[in-house]
Amino acid sequence: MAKAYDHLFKLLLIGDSGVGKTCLIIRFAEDNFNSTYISTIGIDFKIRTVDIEGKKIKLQVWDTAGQERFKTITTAYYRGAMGIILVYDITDEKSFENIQNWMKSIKENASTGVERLLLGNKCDMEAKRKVQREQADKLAREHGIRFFETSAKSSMNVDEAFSSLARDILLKSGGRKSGNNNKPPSSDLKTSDKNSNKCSLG
Ligand SMILES: Nc1nc2c(ncn2[C@@H]2O[C@H](COP(=O)(O)OP(=O)(O)OP(=O)(O)O)[C@@H](O)[C@H]2O)c(=O)[nH]1
Repeated sequence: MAKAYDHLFKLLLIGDSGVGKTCLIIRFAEDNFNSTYISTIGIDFKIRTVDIEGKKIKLQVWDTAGQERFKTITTAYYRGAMGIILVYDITDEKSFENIQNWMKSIKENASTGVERLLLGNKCDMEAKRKVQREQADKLAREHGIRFFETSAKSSMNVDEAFSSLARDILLKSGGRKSGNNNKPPSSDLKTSDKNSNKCSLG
């Protein structure tokens, strides 16, 4: 029997507790949103298959608990991930400052060459914004990774973000000639900027 997909990619979401990791995964996998906050215990995953460049990509998306007390459990999952999504909350400055620590955690626990993506979530809450898009843009550029502002609530940029990470992993697994493939091409950066702008206005 033919396989229902061409590739299986394992993705992992990390970031402070309450930034919206579970909600982003639920929006992506089930197109749903719930404003009741139930903190993740340990780790969980959801699946969605997407079409990218004519290939069926099955995404197994792992949700980690942001709370410090689960760190030993959650970091054990970093190694198997092909892509890691770092999430902060645009209304919570501390969650953005902590991105540096989450980056460090990736360095210490994930496979070298893992694709990374930065997301500033809850961009529907413009009135409560504490982190400017430019700050995050700068951080993403410093690390050579893509950046989107998202809203699990309004679904702004959620599909775009997951698809962009899956596309990067697909391109990488297809074997590029250059080893320096974690820098976003400038045309893609423009796309991210455009999407983020939309979000800020929305
Ligand atoms: N306005 C708004 N609220 C959101 C958004 N995403 C998540 N929330 C709310 O933020 C709270 C926390 O969301 P979760 O997805 O549970 O956060 P988490 O990062 O998984 O938290 P931990 O499991 O503790 O690590 C919930 O009350 C959500 O409803 C969003 O895009 N916009």
